[in-house]
Amino acid sequence: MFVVVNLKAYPCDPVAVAEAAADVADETGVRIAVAPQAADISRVAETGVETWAQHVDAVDHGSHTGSTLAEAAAEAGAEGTLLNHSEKRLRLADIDGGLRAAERVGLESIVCANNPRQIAAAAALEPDAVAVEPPALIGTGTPVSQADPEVVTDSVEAADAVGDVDVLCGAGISTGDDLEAAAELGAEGVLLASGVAKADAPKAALRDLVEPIAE
Ligand SMILES: O=C[C@H](O)COP(=O)(O)O
Repeated sequence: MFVVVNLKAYPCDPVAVAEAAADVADETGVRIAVAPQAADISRVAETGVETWAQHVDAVDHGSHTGSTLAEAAAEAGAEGTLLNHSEKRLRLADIDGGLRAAERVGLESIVCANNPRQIAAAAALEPDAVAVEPPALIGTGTPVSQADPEVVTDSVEAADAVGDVDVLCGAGISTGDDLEAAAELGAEGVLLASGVAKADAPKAALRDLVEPIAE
């Protein structure tokens, strides 16, 4: 299982969360990545944690003020990028362009989508993985794996019908039970934010989350 902790724009200390994630990953053997704000990628990567961008733009070097260039994210230490998160929704051409930019610089990619139909469309663009996240459950603490298990199983089925792409799920995930339920539904990972970024003790939250799959 792959655990991706998206820090969004939460007022947490990205380095403290990254150090906690690096420690828990080392202790348990579970693959954990942290996706901070773009400006924090390099200092998060310096902790040794696997670091992801929250987004990269469908641009090359050139006159693209305000964009997030894939090359810059990779040079800062990102190993992957999210795309089309429901809070950073993209047009189809921009998802495809962002994926090609990620490929250009060797970034792994996860394309986010709301439901199984969108997962099938996202999988057709050949990302490394897709993540189904029903927006209504995001930030609620009500885990998708418990609240709407069919959306996970149907997304796994929809992605499998398109090609060889990993399926993660997110929204409301915070505990080991939530992660175990996601795995039982066929997800190969989880995408979460508030359960760790807003936790008083991120390391304890991560330890609890990965406990069921710790080596
Ligand atoms: O990127 C993470 C997802 O939006 C889920 O957020 P959440 O764990 O706060 O529900």
